[in-house]
Amino acid sequence: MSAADLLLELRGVHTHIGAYHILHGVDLAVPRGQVTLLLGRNGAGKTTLLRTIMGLWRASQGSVQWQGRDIARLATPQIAQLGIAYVPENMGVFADLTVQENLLLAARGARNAQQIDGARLAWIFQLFPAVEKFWHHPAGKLSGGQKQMVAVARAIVEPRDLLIVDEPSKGLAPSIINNMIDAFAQLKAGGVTILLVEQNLNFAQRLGDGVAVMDNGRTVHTGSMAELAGDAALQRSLLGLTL
Ligand SMILES: Nc1ncnc2c1ncn2[C@@H]1O[C@H](COP(=O)(O)OP(=O)(O)OP(=O)(O)O)[C@@H](O)[C@H]1O
Repeated sequence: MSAADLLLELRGVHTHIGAYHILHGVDLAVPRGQVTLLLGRNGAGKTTLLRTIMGLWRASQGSVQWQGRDIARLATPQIAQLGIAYVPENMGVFADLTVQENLLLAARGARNAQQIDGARLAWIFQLFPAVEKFWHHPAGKLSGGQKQMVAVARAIVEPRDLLIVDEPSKGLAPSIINNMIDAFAQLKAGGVTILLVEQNLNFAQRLGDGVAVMDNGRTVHTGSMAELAGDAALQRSLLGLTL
């Protein structure tokens, strides 16, 4: 794959949190237009890697390239402005604000719902009907799955090139997981590149094009999701479990 096809590329990334050396030289390639899955056991360093990409932790060594440009020293707002949206594991939804207000916060320059791009909002409502249904409700009253939808909707209220989501399926009922998978598939069809951290291998298998597996702060395997899904021994050795 040529460098032009890679939206994001990490090489040899190390991250320290205080005195702790957490990432020990991570390599990751995120090809344009694909869904890349980041897998690995608890504590492997997946969330730390996402936070490092977003500049919330600083890489102490290595490069983070966005379309060929090193962004490892940029501040988080500048990184977001490049067209990268990040949904953290706790979703960051403001409980006291309505769903509408949560989305408005992320819509650049819009002071009221009428100023959000109408076609985009209609598309978001179609992807996530709960967002429309609870538009005027405080987000804190929503279920975990509905909050997750609000969090992803907020991340895409402006056009984005890359959507990064930490554990989108965590704690969700199977029916909601299916909605979430449909929504990500539609986002991909709309040209959005997606990087997901997942523990749920079923979810990962249904969406992933490429996969990177982390362990102990390193990338220990990269390849296609199809290859990993078809190889129970590889799953066991990398993840300690099977699909
Ligand atoms: N703020 C912090 N201070 C110290 N150590 C931390 C901090 N955040 C994470 N760590 C450590 O870094 C390692 C990687 O954590 P991280 O959350 O990145 O893993 P993960 O793969 O996302 O795990 P999980 O699936 O459990 O969320 C763990 O050993 C964790 O204890």
